[in-house]
Amino acid sequence: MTLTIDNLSKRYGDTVALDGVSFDVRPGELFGFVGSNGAGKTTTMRIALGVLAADAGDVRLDGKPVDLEVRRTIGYMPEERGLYPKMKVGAQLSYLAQLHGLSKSEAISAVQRWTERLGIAERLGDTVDSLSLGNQQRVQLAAALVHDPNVLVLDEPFSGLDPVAVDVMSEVLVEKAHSGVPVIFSSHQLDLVQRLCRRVGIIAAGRMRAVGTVDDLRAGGDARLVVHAPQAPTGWADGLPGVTTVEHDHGRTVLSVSAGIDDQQILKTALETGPVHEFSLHQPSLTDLFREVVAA
Ligand SMILES: Nc1ncnc2c1ncn2[C@@H]1O[C@H](COP(=O)(O)OP(=O)(O)OP(=O)(O)O)[C@@H](O)[C@H]1O
Repeated sequence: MTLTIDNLSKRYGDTVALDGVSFDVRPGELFGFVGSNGAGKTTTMRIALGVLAADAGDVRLDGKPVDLEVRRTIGYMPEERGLYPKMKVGAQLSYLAQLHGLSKSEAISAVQRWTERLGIAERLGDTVDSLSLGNQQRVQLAAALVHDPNVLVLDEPFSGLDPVAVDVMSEVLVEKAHSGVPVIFSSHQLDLVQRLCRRVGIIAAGRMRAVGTVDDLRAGGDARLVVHAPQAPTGWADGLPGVTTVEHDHGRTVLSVSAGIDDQQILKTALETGPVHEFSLHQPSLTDLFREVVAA
C-alpha cells in the first residue's frame, strides 16, 4: 500500500494551516514527519485519516480516495489520544477491534497478542485511567494495531515515554514497517527519527520544506566543522566566506560550512588563535537540517 498526500491545503479562518502539502509514504516504509509546533503535522494526519476535510487536495491509499471503508483499514493514534478513561483495557481494545470489523473471537486473540507484545497484558482488567501515562500510550498503540491495519498513522507516539517504552514502541513500528505496512509518525525527537526512519518530511508553516531519505538530505545540507581551539575568542571565524558559527563554548566551536569551502583556510585562521586540538568535519544531523529549514 502507498499513502499519497496530494497538494493539501487547509485554512482555519485566517490561519493557513496547510499550503499545498504533498508527499507519499511507501510500502514497508517508516516515514518521519517533523516540524515545529503549529507547523501542520496534526492537520495533515487528521486529513489523511479522513476525520478532517481539506479545502483542496486529496489523500489516496493505493490510488483510492480515503472513504469510510478505506478508513477502517488505517491504524491511527491521535495526538489528543482517544481512549475511554473509565473502561477496562481489555474490553476497550476488544470493542475497538470489533468496530474495525473483527469478530469477537478474532478481537480477543488480537488483544491478547498485542497487549503481550507491548508489555501490558497484566493490565487487561484495569481501567485506562488507573494506568501510568506511558502505559496508557501503549494501550493507545495497541488500539491502533488490533485490527491489523494496512497503514499506520501515529501522531507523536513517542512523546512522554521513558527510554524502555521508547524502545518497545520503536521495535513495534520497525516490525510493522518491515511487514510491508507504510507507517507515518510525527515526532519532535529528531535523533530518534534520524535513527529509525529511512525517509522524512520536514514541514514549516504549512509547507513541505524537504522530503527525502535522511541520507540524501544530510548529504545535501551544510557540513558541520567542529574546532577545538581553547584560546580562540568568540567570533574568531566570523567573516570567513561560507562559514557560520553555530555554537561556541569554552574554545569548542561548531561551524556550519557551505559546500566547496576551503577548510584549510579555516584551519589556518584557527591556528592563528593558538593551538588546535580538534578539527573534524561531520555531515549535518537531522536536527541541524531542521534548524536550517525552519530558520530559512
Ligand atoms: N481547530 C483549529 N482551529 C483553529 N486553528 C487551528 C485548529 N487546529 C489547528 N489550528 C492551527 O493550524 C496550524 C497547524 O496546527 P497543527 O496542530 O496541525 O500543527 P502541528 O504541527 O501538529 O503542531 P504540534 O507540534 O504543536 O502538535 C496552527 O497554526 C494551529 O494553531
